[in-house]
Amino acid sequence: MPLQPHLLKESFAYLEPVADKAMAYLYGRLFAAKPQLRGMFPPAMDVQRDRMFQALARIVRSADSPEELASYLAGLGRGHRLYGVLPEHYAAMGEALLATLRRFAAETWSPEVEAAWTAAFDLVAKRMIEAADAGPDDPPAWWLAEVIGHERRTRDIAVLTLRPERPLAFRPGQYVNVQSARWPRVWRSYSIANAPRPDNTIRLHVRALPGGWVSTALVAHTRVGDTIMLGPPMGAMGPPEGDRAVLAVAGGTGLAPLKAIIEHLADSGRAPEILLLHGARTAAELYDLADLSKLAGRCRRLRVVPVAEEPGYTGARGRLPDVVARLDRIADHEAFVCGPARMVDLTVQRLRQAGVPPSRIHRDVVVPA
Ligand SMILES: NC(=O)C1=CN([C@@H]2O[C@H](COP(=O)(O)OP(=O)(O)OC[C@H]3O[C@@H](n4cnc5c(N)ncnc54)[C@H](O)[C@@H]3O)[C@@H](O)[C@H]2O)C=CC1
Repeated sequence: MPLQPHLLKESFAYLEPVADKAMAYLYGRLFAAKPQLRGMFPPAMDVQRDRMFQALARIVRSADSPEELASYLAGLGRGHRLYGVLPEHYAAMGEALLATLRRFAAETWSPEVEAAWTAAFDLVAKRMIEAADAGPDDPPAWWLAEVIGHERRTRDIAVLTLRPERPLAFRPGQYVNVQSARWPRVWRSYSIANAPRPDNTIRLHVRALPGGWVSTALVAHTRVGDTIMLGPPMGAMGPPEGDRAVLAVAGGTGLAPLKAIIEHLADSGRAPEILLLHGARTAAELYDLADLSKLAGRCRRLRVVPVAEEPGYTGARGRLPDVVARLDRIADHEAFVCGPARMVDLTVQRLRQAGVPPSRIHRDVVVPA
């Protein structure tokens, strides 16, 4: 049976205003039916509920775009190897999902809608199971990595250098899921902040967030010599193909994937003109200026402009979207934007107003895992 995008969208819309409640119900049903699955999840389920909802929303949104859906599900399926998900677990999740939809979309529920969701879930499960069925050439489900560098750049921001035990192939711009030994089964996504290196090491830029389990563990409680776990590289953002000038707009630790892309361009020997704006609240939070100026020394076509909001700051002052709005002649650029969600949204709006077409604006879309 082909997917019925309009039925899926219409019924899923009933869950949107009560997303957290609906996902709490879904996991409640799942664990009531299969208590043994509870051990696969972290003790606190708030992030998991949000990720589940975002994944469902993404699937429903892509239901009328088969190619996009297939590529998203393949990534999601491979990513789930990290958590030890087995084909037999999908049926229980399917039942919990159907029970949740039946309850929260009761107003619009009908045998037709039920059939549409049953068929959709079967397809999702089939695609994810196929993708997780590792062939001999597939990358491993996870890597152990030794922390070989830990630089505390500010009170809250650290730059970690990791040496994975096995080669970890990735494209500049991708991210990995990370688990610290301090919090088993809690995974958080971090962009890789460098282009692939001959010695296979990778760098992460981490800001400790208030209440952030993994981020605080990585910034404040991780030392050189510790071991952490990494999932497979994910994400579709990557270096530009052509030779258009590049505008990279990075907010805070959103610098990481953009730096990886810029390093790659610099190393390729065919770097286009690159303008990198790195924004922070205060000048003291511009945690990577020394490294960025080394990179600019290596790549003459790179210009780095630090931006800070702080009153009295003598460089480019203000919020990043406002600074972008003041740039001249950027309509021809290939633009990359990464940072806090609101900053990214506003910057994308400014870029559109400056004439940059949507196809040339690249923003990171982190796949929930
Ligand atoms: N691959 C990805 O998608 C990555 C995403 N990130 C995200 O980047 C963010 C970095 O956060 P922080 O370092 O705490 O950044 P921050 O709060 O220090 O802000 C960085 C910059 O964004 C601007 N900004 C912040 N909020 C704004 C708003 N509401 N309107 C306009 N401009 C605003 C600030 O002026 C500053 O220039 C996190 O949300 C993180 O999840 C970080 C790394 C990778």
